[in-house]
Formats: sequence, structure tokens, C-alpha cells
Amino acid sequence: MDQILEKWDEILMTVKTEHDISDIAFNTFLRPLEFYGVTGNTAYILVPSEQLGLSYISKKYYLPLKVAITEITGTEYEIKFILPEQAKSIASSPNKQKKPFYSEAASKSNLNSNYTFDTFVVGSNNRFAHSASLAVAESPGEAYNPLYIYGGPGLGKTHLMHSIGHFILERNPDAKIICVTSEEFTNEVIESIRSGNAAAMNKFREKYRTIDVLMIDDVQFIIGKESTQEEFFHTFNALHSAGKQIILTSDKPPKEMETLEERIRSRFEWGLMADIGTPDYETRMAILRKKIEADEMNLSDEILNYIATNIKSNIRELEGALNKLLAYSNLEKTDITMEIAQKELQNIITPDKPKEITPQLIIEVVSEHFQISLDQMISKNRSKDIARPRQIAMYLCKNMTDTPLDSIGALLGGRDHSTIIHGVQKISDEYESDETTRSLIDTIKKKINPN
Ligand SMILES: Nc1ncnc2c1ncn2[C@@H]1O[C@H](COP(=O)(O)OP(=O)(O)OP(=O)(O)O)[C@@H](O)[C@H]1O
Repeated sequence: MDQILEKWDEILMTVKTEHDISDIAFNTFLRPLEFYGVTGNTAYILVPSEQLGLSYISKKYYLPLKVAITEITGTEYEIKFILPEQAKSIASSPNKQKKPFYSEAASKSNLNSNYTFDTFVVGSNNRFAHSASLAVAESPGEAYNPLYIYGGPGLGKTHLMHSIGHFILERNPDAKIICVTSEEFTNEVIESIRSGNAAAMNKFREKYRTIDVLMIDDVQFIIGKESTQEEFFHTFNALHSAGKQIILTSDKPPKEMETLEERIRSRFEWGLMADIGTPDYETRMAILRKKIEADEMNLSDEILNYIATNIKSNIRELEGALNKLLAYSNLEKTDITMEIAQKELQNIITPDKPKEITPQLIIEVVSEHFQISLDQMISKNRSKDIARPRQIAMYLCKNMTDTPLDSIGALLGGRDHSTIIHGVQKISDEYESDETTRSLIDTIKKKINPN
């Protein structure tokens, strides 16, 4: 069963390719189908609404899906299409996990599958940014170019930007979208320059100048990097003059980026700037409700109210509180009462008590910031993409907590004392000498401790 679930996207794409199904037919009939579960050797496929045409789908896609499932999983299943009402009566081991459709194009573009317009709650704090994002998604390159979304940490800038990407790819799966953090962009510029050959630079330029949509997250980090700013400037011009869409996010408006080159600042301001503020109570409650629904979690309104009243300025923290309760409920196999919620969340939300900053919290925030898993953080993998976040975690654990170096090493995959000293020293030197690193570290610190 897991195999079908895991490979569901691949199964759908295989049917599309092998039967030469048009994008419109694919998006209309195949994409909405969900793998529901397996009973015996029957695989149930959920047709989410009768209007979609159950009998048409059964006739047309029964055999292609059966063949693709057999080919891809190596097991032959009987296939049954069911409607949601029928699904309820299938008792045995239905698959409760709904996995969102995640196209190959979205994954290649580096888009987070959870960040879509469907999962985004619109409130007074983000209404304008949301409308602007929808307008850009509907007419990329035409509505507002660039779209510059700014606001404090954890307020949904990245979520909105990725939503635009998914929306564009849904309509046009061939659209070429690149979504990077400005750190990744900077690293690529540095790598191309360091390699010293023209071919590497040309490859970089070819990659960034032949796309339809460029998304750069946390663009404030290009401040102070001369060659990155230079490359960004030319990339921006090439894409903009070709009518290609550029979307940027930042923690501040361009006018507050004091040391940014003027020619770049003015370009940031060419299109539309949309800020996201802190959510009001209703929006916080709506976000909490949406998340518990998605996680199929049971929490009383009293508990939701307790969280929404106490966590006000960062949606990532709202989610963190829910995740903590979810983990507790799963581990202890118990329902969450108000008493448990207050006890479990006391570090996060007791207003007069400073938040406890632990190495575990730091490691979690760093891995989330760099979009790498906790397993990668503690692994033996020494590639730059993993080793640098790990060293940043070492540095922050050393500077923000009193944890001994040996314990930091133990938490980061059993690394020894000297490895930790080396990591801390390296980031410390960079913090002193390099403005981008300083700004990066300060941003992560703010995520760890917004106060
Ligand atoms: N309006 C919203 N509806 C639903 N979820 C939201 C909303 N705003 C933010 N979130 C969730 O909060 C978390 C943080 O959002 P996101 O990463 O987009 O913030 P950000 O503004 O880019 O933060 P940072 O600047 O710290 O990177 C994500 O999990 C996101 O899905």
C-alpha cells in the first residue's frame, strides 16, 4: 500500500506520458484522483466528486492506471474507483494519509508541496500580498514585475511565493521556474567565479536567464556581496526585459536596506511591493483550525484560543505549538487537555517567562531555515549544503546556550570536541568579516528567539 502511495505521482505521470494525455485532460480527470488504500489485492482510488464523471473515468483510465500501478510497484492489483461516500464503508486499512499531488516540475523547481494557495489562510494582515500574488500567478510577467513581498519572520512570505509557483505549474507544467534562497544564489555565483573558467559562468547565466520565473527568498542577504549583486543585476535585467516574472521576498522594504546598491534598490521597487503584517486573532484561529484539520488532530476551541491568544507575532511559532501537542498526543497516546497544553507549551507561551533556548530548538530552526532534514544535520554527510548549516548550528548552540561543546557534538551526530571548535571558529570568523553571514546569522537568531 505504501508503495502505491509513495509512487502515486509517478503513477499518474506515467499514465499521462504513456497515453499521451493532454494537460487539460490530465488536470481535469487524473490529477484530482487520490489513492485511498488497499484491501486484500484491491487498490481503491478515490474520485473526489461525482461531477468528475466516475463512469467516464472508470472506462477511460481503468486499464492505464492498472498497468502503471503493476509496472511501478511490481504487484498486480485489482482497481476500484470509489466516491467519498463509499470510501467510508471500506473498513480495512484505508490510507488515511492524504498526500498532496507533487509534480516533478514542482519538485525540480524546489517548491515546498505544502505551500499552496489552498493551504494559505487569508486575513487582514496578508490580504493585499495574497491578491498581488494571485494576480502574478494568473499573469506571470504581466501583472506586477517584480513582486516584492516583505515582512517579519514566520509570517508567510515563502508560503505565498511558493504558492505562485505551484499555481503557474498547474496551468503550465512546462513553465521553467527556479526558486532559491539568496544564499543559494550567492553560493552559485561564488562557485562559478571560483572555478575560474568561462564555461562555468556561462552555465550559471544560461541557467538563470532562460527561465520563465525567478523566485529569490530572503533577498536581503545579497547586501554586501559585490559580485552577487552584479550577477543579480544582469539576471534581473535579462529576465525583466524578456517579460519573465521575478518574485522576491525580504524581511524589510528596499528603502531600509541601507547598504544596497542604488541601481538594485530601484529595481526592487519597479513592480509592486506588498507587505505582510502580524495576523489578528481571527486569522490566527483560522490558521490553527486549518492546520488541525489537515493533521486530523482533535483539539478543543479552548486550547486553540489559548494558543492564539498567547502567540501573536509569528505563524511558525503557532505551528510549532500545535506540532508539540501533536507529538505529545502521539507519544503518550492521549487526548490533549487544557492542563496538558498549558504544561507542554509553557516555554513557548508563558509571557513573563523568557523562552528557553535549547540546542534542540536551535538545530530545528537551522535545519528548517536551510530546508534540510534533522537526519541530514546529524549525518556524516560533509557536502557544503549540509556541513555549513551544521556549523552554523554549532556556532549558535555555543553562543546562545551554555551547553558544553561535548554535548553540542553529541547532539549533532556524535561529533568530537575539536570538530565543534573548528565549526564555531569558522562561523565566528565569517560573522566578523562578512556582512552576508552576519545578516544570515542575525535572521536565524531572530527565528530562534523573536524577542
Ligand atoms: N496565512 C497563512 N496560512 C497558513 N499558513 C501560514 C500562513 N502564513 C504562514 N503560514 C505558515 O507559517 C510557516 C512560516 O511561513 P513562511 O516560511 O512562509 O514564513 P516567512 O515569512 O517566509 O518567514 P522567514 O522570513 O522567517 O523565512 C509556514 O509553515 C507557513 O505554511
